[in-house]
Amino acid sequence: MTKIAMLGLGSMNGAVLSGLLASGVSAEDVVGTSRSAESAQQRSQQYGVTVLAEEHDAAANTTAAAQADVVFLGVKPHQVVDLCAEIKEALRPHTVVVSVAAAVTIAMMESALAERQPVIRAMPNTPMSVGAGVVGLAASSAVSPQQTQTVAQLLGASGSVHVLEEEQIDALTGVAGSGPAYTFYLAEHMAAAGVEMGLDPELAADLAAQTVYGAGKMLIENRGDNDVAQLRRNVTSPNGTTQRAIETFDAAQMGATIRAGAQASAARAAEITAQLQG
Ligand SMILES: NC(=O)C1=CN([C@@H]2O[C@H](COP(=O)(O)OP(=O)(O)OC[C@H]3O[C@@H](n4cnc5c(N)ncnc54)[C@H](OP(=O)(O)O)[C@@H]3O)[C@@H](O)[C@H]2O)C=CC1
Ligand SMILES: O=C(O)[C@@H]1CCC=N1
Repeated sequence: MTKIAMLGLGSMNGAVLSGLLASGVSAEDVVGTSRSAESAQQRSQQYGVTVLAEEHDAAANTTAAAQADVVFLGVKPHQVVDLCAEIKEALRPHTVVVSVAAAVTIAMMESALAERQPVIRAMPNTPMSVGAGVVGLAASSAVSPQQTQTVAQLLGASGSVHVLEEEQIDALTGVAGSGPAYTFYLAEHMAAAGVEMGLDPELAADLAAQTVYGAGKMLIENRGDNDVAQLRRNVTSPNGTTQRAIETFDAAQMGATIRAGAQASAARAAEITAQLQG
């Protein structure tokens, strides 16, 4: 069985772990770490895995990493290189280091790890936690096809896996890594509109959530026959209610704004990379 370490068990690594456990990975094969003891206890209860807290045990990350075949780094981007340096000596040569951090390049990680340590730069999204995620992977030259397949298989149980050139990861971040937030933002405003029109807040939130879920399900299930624009047109009766809504969105240039937002996310990733490179 593949032994897994999750170093930094917050929103993103937590979502990855939920997916791994749901896909049949045994909790006994996973050790997590967090900074604070409080968070370690909470996450341990939540997932049923051992979680070591750096606050209580300075060797938490190295202990977890030493036992692992795959190490997921789930700390903030500015912490990743230091974490690589911290675990460098504990890693075995075959252990694959998988970072989920935005903006941290393979080269940055390699600079703090042993020569030829296999490194994968991943960009998942939080719907991994419900088995409906997206993850992009870019592998260093030290990663064997078998190791890429192992990581892709681990993550593939929680979403669709796309092996890309590293140069494409920022674009994937702009569309899919940050993407769930755009959809939640849409749902927030749909629900708020319902409340403004007199609906009970709970009902409005349910209507927005179920509508986003149903539309997403149609996008996945009907995409072969209809492109997205056709699915939209199917809702839009000539001179009906939806047409008026879409005209309102177009007048506010919402399409261009959404594209600008996704591009701003990708540009921010590149900006953080430049900042980290000093
Ligand atoms: N959130 C998202 O949707 C996505 C996030 N990412 C990437 O995931 C990474 C983590 O983000 P996110 O999960 O949102 O952040 P969180 O703040 O939710 O999680 C960070 C985790 O790191 C832990 N931590 C901090 N310092 C250490 C340390 N020295 N050793 C071990 N653990 C430590 C924290 O512990 P404690 O709780 O005790 O402070 C916490 O569990 C980022 O690099 C981000 O770019 C990528 C794709 C999507
Ligand atoms: O907002 C962020 O920086 C992270 C990366 C992608 C999603 N969340």
